[in-house]
Amino acid sequence: MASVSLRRIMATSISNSYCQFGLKNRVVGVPRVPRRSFVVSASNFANENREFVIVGGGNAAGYAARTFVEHGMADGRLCIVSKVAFAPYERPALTKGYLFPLDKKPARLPGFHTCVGAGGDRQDPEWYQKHGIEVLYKDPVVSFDSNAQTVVTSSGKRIKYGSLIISTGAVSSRFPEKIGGDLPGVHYIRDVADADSLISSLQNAKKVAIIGGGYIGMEVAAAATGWNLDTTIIFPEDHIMSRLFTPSIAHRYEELYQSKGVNIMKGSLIEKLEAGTDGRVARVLLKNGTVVEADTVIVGIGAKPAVSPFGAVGLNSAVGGIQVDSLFRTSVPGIFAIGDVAAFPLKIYNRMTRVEHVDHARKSAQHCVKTLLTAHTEPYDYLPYFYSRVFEYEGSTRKVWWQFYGDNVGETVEIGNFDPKIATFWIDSDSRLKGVFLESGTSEEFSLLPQLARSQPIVDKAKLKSASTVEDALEIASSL
Ligand SMILES: Cc1cc2nc3c(=O)[nH]c(=O)nc-3n(C[C@H](O)[C@H](O)[C@H](O)COP(=O)(O)OP(=O)(O)OC[C@H]3O[C@@H](n4cnc5c(N)ncnc54)[C@H](O)[C@@H]3O)c2cc1C
Ligand SMILES: NC(=O)c1ccc[n+]([C@@H]2O[C@H](COP(=O)([O-])OP(=O)(O)OC[C@H]3O[C@@H](n4cnc5c(N)ncnc54)[C@H](O)[C@@H]3O)[C@@H](O)[C@H]2O)c1
Ligand SMILES: O=C1O[C@H]([C@@H](O)CO)C(O)=C1O
Repeated sequence: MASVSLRRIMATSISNSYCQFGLKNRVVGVPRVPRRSFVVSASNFANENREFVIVGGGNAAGYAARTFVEHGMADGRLCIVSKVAFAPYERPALTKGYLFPLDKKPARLPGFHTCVGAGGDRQDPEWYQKHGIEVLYKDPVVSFDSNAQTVVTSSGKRIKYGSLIISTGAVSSRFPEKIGGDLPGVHYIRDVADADSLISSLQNAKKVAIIGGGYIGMEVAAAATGWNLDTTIIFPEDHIMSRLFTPSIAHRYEELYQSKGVNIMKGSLIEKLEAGTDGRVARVLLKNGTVVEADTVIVGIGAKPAVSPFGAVGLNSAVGGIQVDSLFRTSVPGIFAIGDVAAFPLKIYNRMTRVEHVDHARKSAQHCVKTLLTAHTEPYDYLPYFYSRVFEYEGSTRKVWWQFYGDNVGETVEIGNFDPKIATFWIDSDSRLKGVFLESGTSEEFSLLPQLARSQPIVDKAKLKSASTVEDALEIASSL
């Protein structure tokens, strides 16, 4: 008897609250919830209704929330289901300002909540409250039913959504336990808890080994020099940052790292991480028999899209992640995916891709929410943009910052001697400029890069090569 009347209450509440907006990209006839959502408290029938649910409270979620607010559609309608204890923050800070030595004013929350990285408001937990956005902290989604339009959280909350945005990001790739991947003193770095754990190791560290020569490897190795630690970076390729840098660019950075005291071990594969008598990691054994002593190991060997428990909405087998169209719609109406987890059409180069960088996390979130809330149907037309900054800590003798826009395909022309500038242009077989990299540019020079990579001018290689300075080269490329 009790459950029948509850069912009736639910049905009435839902039909009275159907969305009135009739917007293009939303599921029609989904429950709209009054400002403070109701809860039907019978244990086996405890759906809570939310009009919009974002799963994952990371970088993209922060920008999505801001876009909901900008459209006046957050208050009482939006719920963010987050695995972590913090409001969304700018993840790039974790391997930059967060790792400054403790006496050099390291970045800490609430300093870098989104959207400060793109010049927006600092959205601390009070910001979400003020805008009527519910954030469920430390309560990850553990299961999902697309027919019933529900997600269930680890605490047992069953939330029925109108529209669902999956922004679960990625997780660090790990070494298996059997080769020592979980030993105390072995660190992966994806979130604040990881960074705090690393800092507690760095405080007592003497010898640090960093495995992986990509973004994390380069940024953490630079940070370790700020802590004056004996630092070795180990990677399998024949140069650092091999997925983007040319051998020549890499050579300049490798020399800089070596000048700061970093040992570089290239072409090296890991056999195992071994513990000392205290059970903490003590050494890294390489497949070629070399032993690297280390009391702290940081592993940066890539990331994997966090698709679970949403695999059923459709994955992309080539690039991984959840497949979406140019409006971030998955194959299931009313379900969207953004940020690192989304496999989307990269219109400019006519291919599917996933991008694990913050600029895309921000832009995909904004584009998706705008599409969801308005009649906007312009396809996402993303221009890949990657950057890094290292040796930024106070007292560093050489701060380094680079940006890259476009596609690193074709032949390259390099101008400059890294003293401090260098520019590299990627030019395809039709003489089109496809990608451009700049180290130590001014903000005006950096602002030319997206224009060049977007417009893909036909380049006179001989003329470009004749440029005597980076400034000249950028001027020549921009005048084409
Ligand atoms: C250390 C580090 C430094 C970086 N630095 C740069 C940089 O300098 N420049 C750059 O361009 N990019 C950088 N990146 C990449 C950039 O941070 C990511 O591209 C960006 O964070 C992606 O945003 P996202 O929201 O898709 O994922 P995330 O920011 O990872 O957020 C996803 C969130 O979802 C949560 N989650 C996962 N599963 C669930 C679930 N089932 N239920 C609830 N919550 C869940 C996760 O815990 C996480 O909080 C860096 C990444 C890392 C790890
Ligand atoms: N500035 C930035 O954009 C920035 C900074 C930090 C992190 N991130 C993001 O964080 C994520 C993780 O970064 P990352 O540096 O770990 O990934 P990455 O892909 O940049 O680099 C991975 C490195 O690990 C090496 N590697 C892979 N498998 C290995 C193995 N089994 N043993 C030894 N080495 C191996 C690769 O060869 C490469 O050198 C990525 O999504 C990245 O985009 C970005
Ligand atoms: O995009 C970024 O955001 C953070 C920081 O600017 C936030 O304060 C950071 O270090 C970036 O590279």
